[in-house]
Amino acid sequence: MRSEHPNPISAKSEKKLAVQLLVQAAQPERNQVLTGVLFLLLAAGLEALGPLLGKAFIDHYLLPRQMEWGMIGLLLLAYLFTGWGATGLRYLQLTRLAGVAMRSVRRLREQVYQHVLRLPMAYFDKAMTGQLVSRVTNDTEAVKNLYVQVLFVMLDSSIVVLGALLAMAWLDWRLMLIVMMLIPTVVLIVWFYQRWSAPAVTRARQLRSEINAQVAESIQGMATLQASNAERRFGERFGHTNQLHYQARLDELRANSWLLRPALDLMNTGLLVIVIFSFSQRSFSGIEIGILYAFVSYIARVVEPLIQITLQFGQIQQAVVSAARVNTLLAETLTADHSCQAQMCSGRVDIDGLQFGYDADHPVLHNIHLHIPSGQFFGIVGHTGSGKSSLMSLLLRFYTAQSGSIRMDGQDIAGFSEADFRAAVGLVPQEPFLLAASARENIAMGRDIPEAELIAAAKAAHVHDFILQLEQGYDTQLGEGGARLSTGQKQLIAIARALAGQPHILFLDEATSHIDSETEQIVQVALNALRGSVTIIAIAHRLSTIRDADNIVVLNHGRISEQGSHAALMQIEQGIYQKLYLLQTLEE
Ligand SMILES: Nc1ncnc2c1ncn2[C@@H]1O[C@H](COP(=O)(O)OP(=O)(O)OP(=O)(O)O)[C@@H](O)[C@H]1O
Repeated sequence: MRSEHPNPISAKSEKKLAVQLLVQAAQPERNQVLTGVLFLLLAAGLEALGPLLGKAFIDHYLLPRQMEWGMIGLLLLAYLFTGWGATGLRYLQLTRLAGVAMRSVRRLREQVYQHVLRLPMAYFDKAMTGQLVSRVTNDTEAVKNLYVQVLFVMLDSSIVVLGALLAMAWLDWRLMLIVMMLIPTVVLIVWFYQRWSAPAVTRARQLRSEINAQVAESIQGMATLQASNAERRFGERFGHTNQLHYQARLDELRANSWLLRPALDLMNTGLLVIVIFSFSQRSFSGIEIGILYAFVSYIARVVEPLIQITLQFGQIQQAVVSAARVNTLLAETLTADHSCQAQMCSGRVDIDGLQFGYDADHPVLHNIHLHIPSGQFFGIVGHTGSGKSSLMSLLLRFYTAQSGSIRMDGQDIAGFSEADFRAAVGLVPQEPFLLAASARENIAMGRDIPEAELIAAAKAAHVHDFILQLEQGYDTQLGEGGARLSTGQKQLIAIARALAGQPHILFLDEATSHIDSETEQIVQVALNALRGSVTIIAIAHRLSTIRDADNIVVLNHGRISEQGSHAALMQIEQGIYQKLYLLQTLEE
């Protein structure tokens, strides 16, 4: 299993990487960020004006009972417009910054997905699918939270607190210092709250993943689940997890309502008492009632942002970890895209002195020499674990051999660009991989293939008539994983897909092992028709598939032990091929 952090990253560099990631992703929209922050500053400034206007009204008009209605009206209007102005600016700021966050995450997610698509196959030997999916979805989402929290909540709250403190300092710096006591008190209260609620929060999160996993598992294994009459047991297990999740969420809420809110109320009241007490002291006798009003208003405005700032710290830590994971994934070396000029035009394959092991100390292929003229049909057979798939993976450039060479049309396979190489080879895997899309899309696989060529490929794979019988022909949706088709039909679509790219070399990796004899014969006819124009290299457990091959290569413990036509191999007394063939004939 691949560990989460192959090279443990220190907390400091984790933060640095996370910030780098954020800055890079938002870089194309620097102006939007600056405009958003400017709107935020203006909105906070306007909000800070409100209590000052209230103070002016109390001090100049209410207390001296000088009801100058014109001026009072103006003050009221100013109060209303500063409020509206702040709301309008906040809306503009939100659309700017939220837009930046959403688009940055969209870019980041695309970048991560594109990166995963171009990782070498060797990476996927060790990577866990679930973890990779999580990198592309959950972790990038967590990075978005980092934006939302850093850019919005933290910045917004800090500016509001700063604005209020400045306004208070301007009114009376001594009272402002008293209010400053709020900061450590709120931090302390929130810290206690988080310590108390953290286990419930973690539990709720784990249980949510557990719920997701249970749903995914049941859907994947629905046939087995229903066949073993396990609906009730699965239902009960799900109900239990769901109940635990509900409990954890309740505990989280309890911590909020029993600790956080009462403690903050207590602190607010205490602070008011201190302010009012100070107000009644001689040294503060110069303070006007208006200042007291303004202070009380500011205190109310400062507490909530302070809570928000402190609450974010815990969340930011998680988002930073996610960002670091995304970074680690993005740092994985991609399959080298050789910017080479080599072109394949016939499909000849020459393998010389090939030696390969997934781990260099344990070779699974030894000194392979093989020469496949273009347009020929080669079969590869051998016992389980003899190295057939490994050889094919090397031919497909999924891995690189430790020594020896593979040449196609006389050129080293490393000499083709990725696009040219993939266009020149086609693969029909053992398990046909079908998209939840139409038959047409499944054959084209995103390539720009003219209709006539697509249909020609379907005809060559003997699947055209079957597709026409579907209710919407080529536009019929095949369901998830091609659920509407039989394995044989899926395999024929996979063959059509490989042929639609007009490959020079076609690889078949046990493409006939799961299909019935009738469909196998169709595949054989299709392959025979390709002879001479396409080089075919087919691994087959079912020997009837490759019986007619020009040459059959028998692998044994990673070495070529026999080679020749079916007839020639059958002549080798006690040969591996002969034994395998006779065994299969007996079984049938
Ligand atoms: N991804 C991998 N990582 C490490 N070792 C592997 C990997 N794939 C295969 N091997 C090992 O390489 C050896 C050859 O395996 P390979 O899959 O090439 O055999 P095969 O002939 O295709 O077998 P089968 O007929 O069962 O598919 C085996 O010992 C196997 O355990």
